[in-house]
Amino acid sequence: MAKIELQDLQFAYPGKSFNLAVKQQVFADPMTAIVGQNGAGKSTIFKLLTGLLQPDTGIIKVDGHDLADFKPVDRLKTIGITFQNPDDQLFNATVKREVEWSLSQVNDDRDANSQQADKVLANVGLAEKAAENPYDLSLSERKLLTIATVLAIDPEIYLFDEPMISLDSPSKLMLTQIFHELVADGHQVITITHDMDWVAAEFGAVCVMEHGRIQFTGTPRALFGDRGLVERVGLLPPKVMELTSMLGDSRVYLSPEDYYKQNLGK
Ligand SMILES: Nc1ncnc2c1ncn2[C@@H]1O[C@H](COP(=O)(O)OP(=O)(O)OP(=O)(O)O)[C@@H](O)[C@H]1O
Repeated sequence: MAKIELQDLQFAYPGKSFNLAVKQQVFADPMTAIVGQNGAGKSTIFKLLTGLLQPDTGIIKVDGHDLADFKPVDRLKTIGITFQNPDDQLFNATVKREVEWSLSQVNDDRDANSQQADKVLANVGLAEKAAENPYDLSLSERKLLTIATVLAIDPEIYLFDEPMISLDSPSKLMLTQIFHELVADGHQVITITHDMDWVAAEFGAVCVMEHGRIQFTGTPRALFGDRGLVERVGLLPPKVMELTSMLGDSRVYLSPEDYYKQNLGK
């Protein structure tokens, strides 16, 4: 699995007081969630990782190599991103062309790209929509299409900015399944999300951002065990913990299944 390392990273938007500063950070878990309140700097980190923004100082390394030295095509094959709003990403006349366009950025072979597009659209349940205009799809389907454009390239590292927002329930389950398949294939998945139940149930690591700083990196169990931090950075614990703490149980539970295991499944 590829390893991302941030060193002495600093970035400010011109004329804005927001300032991102990350002294040292390694993304080493196959599935990491980045969480924190609105404006904490989560999307800014993603834009730096994909080269949409350049750091003012500092260095981003992938497997020890400075990302600034990567050719654009190698960068696309190394780190792929889906944005929060699919409408920021889609512009082709048909669903299939959208995926083929993405592939054409890294591969000139049209036949291979066409076959790969068909395969990936089938994987996300959009095969029957291949000839439609992306803007005739539902928001959930448009979101899946943006994910398909990245799955098609199959980069080493996947960045997802709020992938669950506007997905319907079956699509959410499908995406979680896709994440696990990516991880099983040796990819790294880093996801921005506000959904703490999902973080607790599915992710191996979580980074908490506040005011442009990474304040915590560790397991979801360690995070939700630190009630002071969770409260200070404005996160909600998993719903199961809201219930158990009302019942006077202060232990950490990541999911109803975790509660069952700790209390009833012995
Ligand atoms: N293009 C931009 N120009 C100027 N300021 C920006 C720009 N994009 C973001 N900001 C500001 O930078 C800060 C961090 O924004 P960022 O989008 O990284 O936060 P975030 O944690 O992803 O928030 P959210 O959860 O709302 O997406 C915010 O104060 C935001 O207003």
